[in-house]
Amino acid sequence: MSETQTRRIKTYNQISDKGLSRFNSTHYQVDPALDDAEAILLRSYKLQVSDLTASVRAIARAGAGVNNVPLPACTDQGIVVFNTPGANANAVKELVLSGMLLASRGILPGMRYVSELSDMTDNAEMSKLLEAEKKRFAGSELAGKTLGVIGLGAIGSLVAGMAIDMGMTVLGYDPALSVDAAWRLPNQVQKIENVSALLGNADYVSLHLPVLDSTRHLISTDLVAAMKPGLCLLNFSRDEIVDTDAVVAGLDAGQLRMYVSDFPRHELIGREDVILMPHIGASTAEAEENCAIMAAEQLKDFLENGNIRNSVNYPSLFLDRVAGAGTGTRLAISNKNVPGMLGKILSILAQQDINVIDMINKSRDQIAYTLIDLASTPSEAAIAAIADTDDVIKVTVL
Ligand SMILES: NC(=O)c1ccc[n+]([C@@H]2O[C@H](COP(=O)([O-])OP(=O)(O)OC[C@H]3O[C@@H](n4cnc5c(N)ncnc54)[C@H](O)[C@@H]3O)[C@@H](O)[C@H]2O)c1
Ligand SMILES: O=C(O)CC[C@@H](O)C(=O)O
Repeated sequence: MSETQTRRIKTYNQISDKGLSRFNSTHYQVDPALDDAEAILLRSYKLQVSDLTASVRAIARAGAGVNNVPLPACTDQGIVVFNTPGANANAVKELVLSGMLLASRGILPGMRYVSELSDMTDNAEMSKLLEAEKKRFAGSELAGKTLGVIGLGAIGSLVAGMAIDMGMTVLGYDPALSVDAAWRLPNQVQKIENVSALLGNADYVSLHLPVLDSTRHLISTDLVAAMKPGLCLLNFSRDEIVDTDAVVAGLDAGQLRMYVSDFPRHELIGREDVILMPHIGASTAEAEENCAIMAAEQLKDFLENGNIRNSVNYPSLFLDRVAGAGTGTRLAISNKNVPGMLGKILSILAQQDINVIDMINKSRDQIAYTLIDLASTPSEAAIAAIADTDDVIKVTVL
C-alpha cells in the first residue's frame, strides 16, 4: 500500500474493537457512514444488492452464516465474500448445552414460580411450601439419552463432543461433510445416512447446518412425523431451516415435546413448550472478538495483498510478496472461469514489455482469480486493456 493511500471500510452492526483495532488509522478509514467503501464489514445486517456500490471489492461477515449477503450478485460483480468459520463455534456449543438443560429440567417454570413468592416474608413457611411443590418442576437427565446432530461442521462437531462428554449417545447426519470436518469429529459419533432415521431414534436433535436452497424447510411436516415421539428440537442455525407451521403442529400433537430456538417467530411466543432466545448464539465477548479479528485480518490481507482465505465464493489463494522486487506492482484479476483468459492477460503485459515475477491462478465454480507480480508498473492503458477484455470482471492494482 502506498503511504498516501487510505482504504475505506464501511461497517454495519456493532463490531468488536479488538477486530477494528487491526485497521491502523493512518491507512484505514473505518466508518458506518461511508458511501464509497472498498470493503464492507458486517455481522447479521441484511445486505441488499443496492448496498453493493461499484467501489466494493470485498465483504467480510464476522460470523459463520452468509445468508444475509446477496452472494450471486457479489460473485457477478467480482466481490469476494469472507466468513469466519469456527470463530464463534464454542459460544454456540455452550448455548446449545444451556438449551438442552432448560428443556430437560424445570428450571424456567421453577424460577418463575419462585419469583411469584416475593410477598412471602416467612422463610420457614416458604421452604415448607417449596418442598411440597418442587415435584411439579422435576425433569430428566441428559446422560443416557440420544442426541442427533444435523450438520457436523465447526459447531456440530463441538456439540457432538460435548454430548459425548455428558454421557449421551450421539448420532450424526451430514451428507456434505468435508474431509477436515470428518477428521475433527469424535469417533464415538454414529454416522447416519438418512435424516428420518436420525429423527426417529433421538431424544434431542440439534441443527447445525447453513440455510441453502436445499436446506430451507428441511424440518418439514413429513420429518416432524418421522420424529421419535417426545423429541426435543434445538435450532441454533437459522429460522428458515425449520417449517414453523410443521413445528407448531408437531408440538400440538405431542410428537415434539419441546422446541428451543435462537430465532423467535410470532407463532411460537408464549408457548410453555417453546424456549426462545434473541439470536444470541454468538453473543459472547470471546466469540465477538474472535470473529472480528479473523474477519479484519482476512480483509486486510485481501485489500493489501489480494490474498484470499475463508471466502465463500472465491478460491483460497496466497502469493508471497517477493522481497526486493523493486518498483514492482501486483495485479489482482477476477474473471469468468472460461478458457484462454490467462493468455489474453499475459499477452497485454508482454506487449508492454513487462516481466512477470510471480503468479498464481485458481478457480472456483464460475469464477477465476489471478494474482500477478510484475517487475514494473504497467501503464494505465494496459490496465484498462485488461479490464476491458471480455469476461474480465475486476482488475485491481495493489
Ligand atoms: N445462532 C447463532 O448465533 C449462530 C452462530 C454461528 C452459526 N450459526 C448458524 O450455524 C450454521 C453452522 O455453522 P458452522 O460454523 O458449524 O458451519 P460449518 O460450515 O462449519 O458447518 C456446517 C455443516 O453443515 C453441513 N451441511 C450442509 N448441508 C447439509 C444438509 N443438507 N444436512 C446436514 N448437514 C449439512 C456441511 O457439510 C457442514 O459440515 C451457520 O451456517 C449459521 O447459519 C448460528
Ligand atoms: O453476529 C451474530 O451475532 C450472529 C452470528 C451467527 O448467526 C453466525 O452465523 O455466525
